[in-house]
Amino acid sequence: MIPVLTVAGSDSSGGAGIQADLKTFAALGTYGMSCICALTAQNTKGVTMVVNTPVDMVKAQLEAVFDDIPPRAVKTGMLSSAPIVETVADFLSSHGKVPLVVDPVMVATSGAVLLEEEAIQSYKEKLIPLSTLITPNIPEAEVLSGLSIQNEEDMKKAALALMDLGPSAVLVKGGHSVEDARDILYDGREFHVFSGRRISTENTHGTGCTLSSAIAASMARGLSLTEAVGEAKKYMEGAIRRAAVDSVGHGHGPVHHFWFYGENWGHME
Ligand SMILES: Nc1ncnc2c1ncn2[C@@H]1O[C@H](COP(=O)(O)OP(=O)(O)OP(=O)(O)O)[C@@H](O)[C@H]1O
Ligand SMILES: Cc1ncc(CO)c(N)n1
Repeated sequence: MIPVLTVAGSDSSGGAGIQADLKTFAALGTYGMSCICALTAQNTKGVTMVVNTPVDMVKAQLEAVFDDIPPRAVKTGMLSSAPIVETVADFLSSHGKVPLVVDPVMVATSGAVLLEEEAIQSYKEKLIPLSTLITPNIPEAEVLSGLSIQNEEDMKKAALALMDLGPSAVLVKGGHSVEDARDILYDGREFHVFSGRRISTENTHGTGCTLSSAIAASMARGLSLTEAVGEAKKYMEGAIRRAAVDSVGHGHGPVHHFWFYGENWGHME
């Protein structure tokens, strides 16, 4: 088995957060584990309540996992508060070098705020410098870099600026762009553009969580960073395409997870 860990928040409706991450890990043939940093009462229409996990419990979950089943890759999602970001960063910095994908989740697709303002500084100072890859969407890249992003050139400038925070690579996701869903990867040496046709659908709940989990799972399986992003983008596209024609809920429906059999996509039914 190939163990992979998500450190993130729970989404009661199962479309984003820990639940999306575990579905993605399973679909990509890895063994998913979780450290739950916050509980959200949430559905496709919005978030009605958030409770943060006590930091001692965050640490205890990480210790329990690493003590028994060291993950081959870790991803972080909703970390909610500065003390949680710092607890996770302190723990990971003292537990060797494992590929770390940091998805700096700030706001849900529905518009709910998922990160306290003070935590942004903790991301910049403590967690991002440890990361193999950060995966901000356009608004997150703007907040972290302080730059305004209007087009692909701006996405590249923001990616370079974010490299100054110390990650090994940056993926600026284009899901929020008005153009095609093109994601820009800067791998520390050069840019790679991952193009995707924009799929016309409101059902994009969980896209960011799914993409970062798919990258972590692919890296755990031994793919290089650029290969992992390519595979994740392919998985993502299938998951959104299916969600466009097969949805649940009354708001932004969740992406639809697939099983991956080598080159063939199969629908889970
Ligand atoms: N309508 C769409 N059609 C095709 N690809 C999309 C669409 N929306 C998002 N994507 C892709 O999904 C991935 C996630 O991107 P996005 O920018 O939406 O992340 P996010 O905002 O962090 O997600 P979330 O809404 O879950 O927080 C990217 O690869 C992006 O290009
Ligand atoms: C728990 C959780 N994590 C991440 C997101 C981002 O979409 C969400 N909506 N909920």
